[in-house]
Amino acid sequence: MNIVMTIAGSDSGGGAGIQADLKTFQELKVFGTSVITALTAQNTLGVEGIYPTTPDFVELQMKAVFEDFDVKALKTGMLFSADIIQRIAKSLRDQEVQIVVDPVMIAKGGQALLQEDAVRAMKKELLPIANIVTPNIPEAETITGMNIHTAEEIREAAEKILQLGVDCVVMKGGHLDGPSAVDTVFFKDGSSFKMRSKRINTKHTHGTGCTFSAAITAHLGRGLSLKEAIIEAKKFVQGAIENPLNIGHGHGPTNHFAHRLGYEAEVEIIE
Ligand SMILES: Nc1ncnc2c1ncn2[C@@H]1O[C@H](COP(=O)(O)OP(=O)(O)O)[C@@H](O)[C@H]1O
Ligand SMILES: Cc1ncc(COP(=O)(O)O)c(N)n1
Repeated sequence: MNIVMTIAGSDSGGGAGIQADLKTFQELKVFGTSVITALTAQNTLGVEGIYPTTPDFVELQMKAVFEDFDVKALKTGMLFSADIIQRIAKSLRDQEVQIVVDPVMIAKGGQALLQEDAVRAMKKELLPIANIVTPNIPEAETITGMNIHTAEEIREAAEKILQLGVDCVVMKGGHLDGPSAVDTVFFKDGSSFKMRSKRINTKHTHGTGCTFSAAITAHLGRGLSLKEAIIEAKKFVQGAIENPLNIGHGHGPTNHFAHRLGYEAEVEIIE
């Protein structure tokens, strides 16, 4: 059994964070372990409160899992503070594990899930040891200090992020306009490719980023290459968005069961 880990915040509403990650891991047939950085009181309408864990307790959770399990790949999501990020980076120093960083900053309802001074720690401590980072456009703007609107600006921002030491940047296009949802993937060797899928006109996109990065992690844990894992993850999240559950009164969760029911989403790869 391939074992993976999520280091993230809990979403009591079940659509994002640790809960979305573990559901994705289960659907993709890997064994999921979890390290919780913060509890959120949250539903599809927004975040009502945040109760962070201490850096010591984050470290202890990681130690407990690493002592007992051979974790092949892990993802990080909501990390909340610079102190927690520093402790995670320290705990990962001696581990042989593939690392996916989803640089979660702001919930869809507008609440901050990462303190402002933590972005520096993410750039300095975490991205240099990561294999893949998956920013949406606003996150890429915060990391690089750029305004990003055009394809050329997406490429420039990705190059800046690659310079921080990560092997691969997935610039997610969920926040752009147009009939397609296009994510562009850049590698440190200079190669890149685009993944294009139909943009679904829906408000039910709570947890799309969490689900996407968890699916990449699951596929890395199963032994796929970075590129294959990213493409398979895009198909998984597309299927989960195309088959909404229509639950909750706000931005509802995506549907992880679509994959179990054999739904095959279409994703075009443009080299
Ligand atoms: N309305 C949509 N239709 C199809 N794909 C989408 C839609 N919104 C987001 N995606 C896809 O979901 C994934 C997560 O992207 P995004 O929503 O930008 O992340 P985040 O949740 O971090 O803001 C990406 O692969 C993106 O292209
Ligand atoms: C605990 C937690 N983690 C992450 C997100 C971001 O969700 P999204 O994937 O929709 O950007 C969230 N709302 N809550």
